[in-house]
Amino acid sequence: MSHKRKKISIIGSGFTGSTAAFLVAQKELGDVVLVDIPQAENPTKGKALDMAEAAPILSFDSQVTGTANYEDTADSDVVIITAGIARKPGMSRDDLVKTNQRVMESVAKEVANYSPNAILLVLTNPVDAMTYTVYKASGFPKNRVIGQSGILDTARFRTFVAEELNISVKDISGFVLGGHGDTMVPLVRYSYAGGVPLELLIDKERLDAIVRRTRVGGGEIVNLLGNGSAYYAPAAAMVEMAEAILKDQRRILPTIAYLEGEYGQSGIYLGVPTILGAEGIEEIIELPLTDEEQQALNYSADAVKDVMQALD
Ligand SMILES: NC(=O)C1=CN([C@@H]2O[C@H](COP(=O)(O)OP(=O)(O)OC[C@H]3O[C@@H](n4cnc5c(N)ncnc54)[C@H](O)[C@@H]3O)[C@@H](O)[C@H]2O)C=CC1
Ligand SMILES: O=C([O-])CC(=O)C(=O)O
Repeated sequence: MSHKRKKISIIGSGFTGSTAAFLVAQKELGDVVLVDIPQAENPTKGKALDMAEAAPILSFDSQVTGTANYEDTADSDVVIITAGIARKPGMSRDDLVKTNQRVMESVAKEVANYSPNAILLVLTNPVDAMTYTVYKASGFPKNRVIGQSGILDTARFRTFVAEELNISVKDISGFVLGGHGDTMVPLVRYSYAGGVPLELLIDKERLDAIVRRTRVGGGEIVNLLGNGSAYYAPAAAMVEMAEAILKDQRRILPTIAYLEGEYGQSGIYLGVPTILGAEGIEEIIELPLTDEEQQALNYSADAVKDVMQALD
């Protein structure tokens, strides 16, 4: 009997990439190949070896290798793209667009060449526009190119709600839609604590404050770190998506999907509720929105389109 082990390549061995690699290995989702540019080959190999040496202690069987050679990524099932630059205090995610567009184009071509059947998960910012760039440059179908924003933004919302109510984060659910920027749309009306609508548990003023903090949650971490952006929660979000795909879980998760008429939007990647399984995005779920929610989503989509204008 032969079982092919799953293979997950992670492009970019910086903060988010290496953290995701360690989580993937610990969860034994498959073997991990960590890739960076030739100038960073030794540190990348060093991080991979360090993780491999944790395997006997943590008792995981996943192999972890580091490389600057895309040949080593051949036939990956899932490729997590975190390559590029991150913002520093005073910058917006949109300031990264020019540099990261070039990185996405070269990465997408290499990945598509060696793993033509892979599902690509994009983290690099500005992530809505960068997911679009990877979609175009890879030539892959839309269901196999997916961006990450909503799981992280929702996790931040859930964290703040759990703190407010002094209730386990496990029992808090939410939905954050739209672009991964300050215009994101936390849908309070679809958010619950143990099945009870949040609006019944938290007064409007406090909920509004939680929504405001969620919108700038990335910036809060950037200001605290001083020299980069968040990586533990972003990596955990990428790994949740990878797991849903690798195990064909058909989870309902907010992801960045290519829209062709859904939510009144076409030709852009935007955060919406999706079903994630073995085929990648298997379905986009269209929630009924109030006029106010739809307007907020349109406003957020316009912000993404503005960033896309800067693409070459
Ligand atoms: N969508 C989201 O929710 C989030 C997005 N991000 C974004 O993810 C990206 C990565 O963040 P970090 O890991 O913290 O940055 P980092 O600077 O720690 O790591 C980036 C890595 O990419 C590598 N790299 C650059 N060009 C490359 C290329 N052509 N091929 C392969 N590797 C290349 C760099 O050498 C570096 O090791 C940033 O753009 C950041 O803004 C970060 C957190 C959340
Ligand atoms: O804020 C950033 O630049 C990184 C990011 O996207 C996040 O943490 O949400």
